[in-house]
Amino acid sequence: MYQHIQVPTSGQKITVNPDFSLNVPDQPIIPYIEGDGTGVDITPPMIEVVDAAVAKAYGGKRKISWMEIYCGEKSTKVYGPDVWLPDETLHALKDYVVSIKGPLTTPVGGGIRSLNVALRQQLDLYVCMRPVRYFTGVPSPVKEPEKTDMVIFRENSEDIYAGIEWEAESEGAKKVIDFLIKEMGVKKIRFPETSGIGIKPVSREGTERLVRKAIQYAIDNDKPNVTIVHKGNIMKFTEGGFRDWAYALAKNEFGAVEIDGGPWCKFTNPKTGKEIIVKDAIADAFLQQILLRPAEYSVIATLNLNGDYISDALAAQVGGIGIAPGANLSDSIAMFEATHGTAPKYAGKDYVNPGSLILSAEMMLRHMGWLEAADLIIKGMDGAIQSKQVTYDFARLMEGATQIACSAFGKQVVKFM
Ligand SMILES: NC(=O)C1=CN([C@@H]2O[C@H](COP(=O)(O)OP(=O)(O)OC[C@H]3O[C@@H](n4cnc5c(N)ncnc54)[C@H](OP(=O)(O)O)[C@@H]3O)[C@@H](O)[C@H]2O)C=CC1
Ligand SMILES: O=C(O)CCC(=O)C(=O)O
Ligand SMILES: [Mg+2]
Repeated sequence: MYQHIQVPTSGQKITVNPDFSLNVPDQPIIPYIEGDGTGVDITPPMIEVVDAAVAKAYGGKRKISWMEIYCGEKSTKVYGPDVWLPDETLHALKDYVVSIKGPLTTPVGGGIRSLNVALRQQLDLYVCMRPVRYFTGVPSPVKEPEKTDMVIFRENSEDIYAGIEWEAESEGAKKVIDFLIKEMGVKKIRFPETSGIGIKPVSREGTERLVRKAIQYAIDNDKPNVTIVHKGNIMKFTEGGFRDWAYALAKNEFGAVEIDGGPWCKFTNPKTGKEIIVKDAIADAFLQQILLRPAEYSVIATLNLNGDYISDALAAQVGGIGIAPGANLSDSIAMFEATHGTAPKYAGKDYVNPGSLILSAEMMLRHMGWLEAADLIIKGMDGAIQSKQVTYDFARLMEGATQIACSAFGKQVVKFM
């Protein structure tokens, strides 16, 4: 039924129950997008590591049937010059429920809009979840990197990131600026003739569904606090709205009560009896706090653009973007991907760290309930890093390290499982 996607002859689909729990067969079909740039380097070791972890954990009883699907540059080769995101790719991502992807290129300025953002929007993957933790031995620019242990919940479907904008001096920009000045009485556009215009939608529903997931995660994983990160002092009705709706949700749905007259509030974790604090931080101050007092922050709930910046900043704190994993989630669909991009200067050189995609696959296995295989990947990563045979990003900062290739690092992870 697909034009170019080859469905494996063995294996079954993962399905979703009405309560959003998953039915995972022993041989699930998992779609993957190789990705542009270094996708070609990091995807094969990720598959090799996952297959080895699953084989070791379940002795042949379980196995993943990988199914390649296409997006980005590879898609234009398979489907034709202008087909960046084929309908059948979207169909497969929905139909097979759990998937993993490599990075996809987005040109700056003109050209196509982000395929990564398009995938998240079209599948309504409204949570971008990015855990940030330290692995012993990883070189870090901070003195006590082990104090950084946070999970970012980045809103993934709205904000200025939604891509609603008009180029300076275009008909669209002129129309919008005209409307703002003539009909809305706006006097603050400094250079109306030459301004590009972007729109920043932030809704109560969008905020609530994201913050609900972040607070539930804190409950399920015994975390001490949830911090709402925003720039609400300046952008009062978008980022300020996010803050207010987040606090209101904590009170209305989780029974949080204000501490010392608010706005911080707290409630008792129904699973552990411990207190969970819900607090907020203004985004610029937060970026210095995570460097100076990282231990005070645990679960982070934030808007799309802030979350993008915070993800890379926190990744650097624990040793860089080479080991920063992530998941894009709706209530039913999950698409896993690294935090980093295509790093084009290294593409095809078997050079970069495959750790971010490997750890994204680890999150995927955990999501599927294959905890033993996920644990083996963490064990393998720990061992591989401590062996000091690492890719260039770690080798250049690690004393006594030997630099090895991307593919060799994958094998090193397998060796230490
Ligand atoms: N989800 C996605 O698919 C994303 C896609 N992108 C896209 O990727 C393209 C390139 O973006 P760019 O801003 O250069 O950001 P990248 O994340 O691709 O690269 C920035 C730097 O991060 C380091 N880095 C990246 N990947 C790795 C890795 N696997 N191992 C070790 N170090 C790594 C390199 O640092 P150094 O130079 O120090 O070696 C690299 O130069 C753009 O088109 C962008 O839109 C960006 C982010 C996410
Ligand atoms: O879509 C892109 O090109 C960039 C996305 C990005 O930086 C991210 O999701 O972290
Ligand atoms: Mg980013």
